[in-house]
Amino acid sequence: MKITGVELRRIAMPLVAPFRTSFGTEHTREVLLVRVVTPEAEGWAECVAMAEPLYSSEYADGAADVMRRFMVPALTARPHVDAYAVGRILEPFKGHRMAKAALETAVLDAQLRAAGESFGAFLGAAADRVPCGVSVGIMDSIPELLGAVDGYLAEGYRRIKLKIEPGWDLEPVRAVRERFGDIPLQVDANAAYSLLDAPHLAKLDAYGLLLIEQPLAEDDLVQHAALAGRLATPICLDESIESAADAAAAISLGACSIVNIKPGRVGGYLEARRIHDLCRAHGVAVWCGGMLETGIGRAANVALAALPGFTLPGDTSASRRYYATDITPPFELRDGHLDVPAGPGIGVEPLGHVLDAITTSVEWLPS
Ligand SMILES: O=C(O)CCC(=O)N[C@@H](C(=O)O)c1ccccc1
Repeated sequence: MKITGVELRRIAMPLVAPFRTSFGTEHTREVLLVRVVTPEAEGWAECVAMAEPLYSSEYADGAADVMRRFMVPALTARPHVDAYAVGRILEPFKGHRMAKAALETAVLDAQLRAAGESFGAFLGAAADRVPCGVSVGIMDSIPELLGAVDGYLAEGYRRIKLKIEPGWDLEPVRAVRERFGDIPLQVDANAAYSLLDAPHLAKLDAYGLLLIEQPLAEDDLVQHAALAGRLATPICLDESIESAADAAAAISLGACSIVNIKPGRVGGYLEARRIHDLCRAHGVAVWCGGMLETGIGRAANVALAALPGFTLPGDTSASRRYYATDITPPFELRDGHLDVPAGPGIGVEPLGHVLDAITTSVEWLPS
């Protein structure tokens, strides 16, 4: 396909409630959307970079800049581009995986819409719906936390993930276990601990957690491997895994036994599938992580989560978990599951009137 132009659109999505993690609190999700236009079809994608470089080094303004100045010109200079070519064309530009992921995904969406093939069919989905977990932020009190968990369980979520940090870890986990029994439960530290905390983290072993996610720094596989030898709870990595090569290194070092796959973090859905395939070959479970996506990113994530190696419920929650009004028809939980979109491409379209109301800037990059 010849790319005739790319739209970079910034939107501001207020969250239904502040979302607190060990690295900060989100009140409004500032999202960078990408629309790729070709003669055959248009494709949409969501860049998952946050407004500030707190989760990783990428941030929305930086992603827009690297797309505008380097990546989009490299793509629009080509007479023909498909999803497989995007990674090769953008390879000379180092890093910026979330920006690369958005451009590759938008090209893939256009390609699949033109071919009349769904994301799920293309990726190799093995199911038409996926079981869903939910991520619960750090809260001001245990009663507030228990109320939130109670509500999510009532909605039907199949797994609870609690954000933790030093000072908010054993007590919330113990309280949830005491109130709700042996529900599927895991924790996410977002790299808030060090190996010196191993004796403290080992106390979590008493609560039968599915996993502890990213306890240590994103660039330290060796210390995660050392920690794995001191915990009974399985270690899952998120920020540390930015490619299939990272996943191979983590598995061979024994740094993790479960991987959270986020397509934006790893450079796109093609690399996400490579990581899925590699982990499956090693008997390592994977699940689909979330970055507070709108329906655009959520649609593609739900398709990915339907691949056979995604054996744990992911952070593929309903739209209403974060947004009162989504920019696509809302994803709604049914019996603890989300349906995999069956239409061509990602299978959803932005709702024009909703999008226009929350758009803060639109930029057209012609070929
Ligand atoms: O359900 C979701 O989309 C959010 C899941 C979640 O907890 N994401 C975390 C994470 O570290 O995985 C996150 C929150 C805020 C920003 C980036 C990442």
